Amino acid sequence: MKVALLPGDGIGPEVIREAVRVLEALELPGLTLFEGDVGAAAYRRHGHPLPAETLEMAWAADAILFGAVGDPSFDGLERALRPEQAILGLRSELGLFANLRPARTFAGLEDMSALRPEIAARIDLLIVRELNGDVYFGDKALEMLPDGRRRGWDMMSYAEDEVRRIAHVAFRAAQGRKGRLCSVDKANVLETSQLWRDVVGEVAGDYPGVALEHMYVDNAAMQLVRDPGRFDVIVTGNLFGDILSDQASMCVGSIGLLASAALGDRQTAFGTFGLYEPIHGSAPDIAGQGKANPMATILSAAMMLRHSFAREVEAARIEAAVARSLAEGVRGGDLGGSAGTAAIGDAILQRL
Ligand SMILES: NC(=O)C1=CN([C@@H]2O[C@H](COP(=O)(O)OP(=O)(O)OC[C@H]3O[C@@H](n4cnc5c(N)ncnc54)[C@H](O)[C@@H]3O)[C@@H](O)[C@H]2O)C=CC1
Ligand SMILES: CC(C)CC(=O)C(=O)O
Ligand SMILES: [Mg+2]
Repeated sequence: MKVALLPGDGIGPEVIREAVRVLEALELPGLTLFEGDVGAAAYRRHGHPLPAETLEMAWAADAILFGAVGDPSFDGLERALRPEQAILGLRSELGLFANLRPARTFAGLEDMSALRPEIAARIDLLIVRELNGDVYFGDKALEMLPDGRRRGWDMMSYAEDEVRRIAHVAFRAAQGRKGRLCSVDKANVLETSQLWRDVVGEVAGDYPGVALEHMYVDNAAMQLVRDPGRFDVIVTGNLFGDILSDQASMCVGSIGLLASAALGDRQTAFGTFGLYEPIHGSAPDIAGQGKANPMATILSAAMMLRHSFAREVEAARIEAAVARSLAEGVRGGDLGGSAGTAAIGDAILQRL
């Protein structure tokens, strides 16, 4: 069970450190951790945000635990060399097309939601975000028009097979939950979304037990704060899923709480190969201050144990320890408290 740790930038190394403490405390036989460079940290040392040796390490691993990449001082670099290209490159090179982003109410935390507590109390949803396509991976350019104006453009597209495979992931997820799937798109304006809607509708024929609804993304953004409890599984494209998952995090209480798994088709001797990361970024505004909430990363490690190593018991132990910490009042700055990154890690370790 080989895990490549890719801490990256900003708060990435701080939150990964706490997740590693939790993993080590479980004393799983055969679990080996090794570390590589990504993002701005890799650019500084190797001249590239995703060096060949890091990619090799990723391929050799059974799972990847990823912190975050991004550093504002590198925002002026040509796009191919920016830190964010590391995570985009890993997702596409490793064929990790299915991003699972669960959002669930934590008991005792309802008052920290940006919503009214009685609305926040009912959240139990899963965003299934397509991760290898959409406008993130299309051709793009900044160019000068003949009349001297600058123009930027990005190509949004999905091929039907890309939609079909993520739709199957989402329908299967809904089968294992409450049997409701909401496909989110912008088919009233975008051809990409019209194809998305048509293909998801076709795939629905294979899952008669799942109730499918289609929703435009602007309405979905509204419904997510009006009544997040109405959703079971949401399936959507790369861009909409990115945005809606940050929004869902504040329905629960903080972006420091939401974990994710990026999965593809590859199976290892232990389970499905995957990359696990918090949904947040490198948070430069609090980096290096010991203020980051590591819970999202620790919960991502739990997802790793479940999906990549078939260790359901240990995954559930981690999740219960996080839930108990929150129920007993452990709060980082993101939740209006004063517990630092290491103190939150300590609290979870004590309850493991
Ligand atoms: N997967 C990745 O590696 C991602 C990288 N990024 C990159 O991260 C950098 C910063 O991006 P932002 O838009 O500021 O998003 P962000 O998610 O890093 O931060 C947004 C806000 O949430 C707070 N926050 C985030 N995680 C937190 C945690 N664990 N505990 C407490 N507070 C937390 C931050 O302090 C900040 O105020 C950029 O370079 C961006 O491109 C952004 C999202 C994902
Ligand atoms: C930094 C981006 C490449 C992606 C992002 O915001 C995310 O995956 O949540
Ligand atoms: Mg994001």
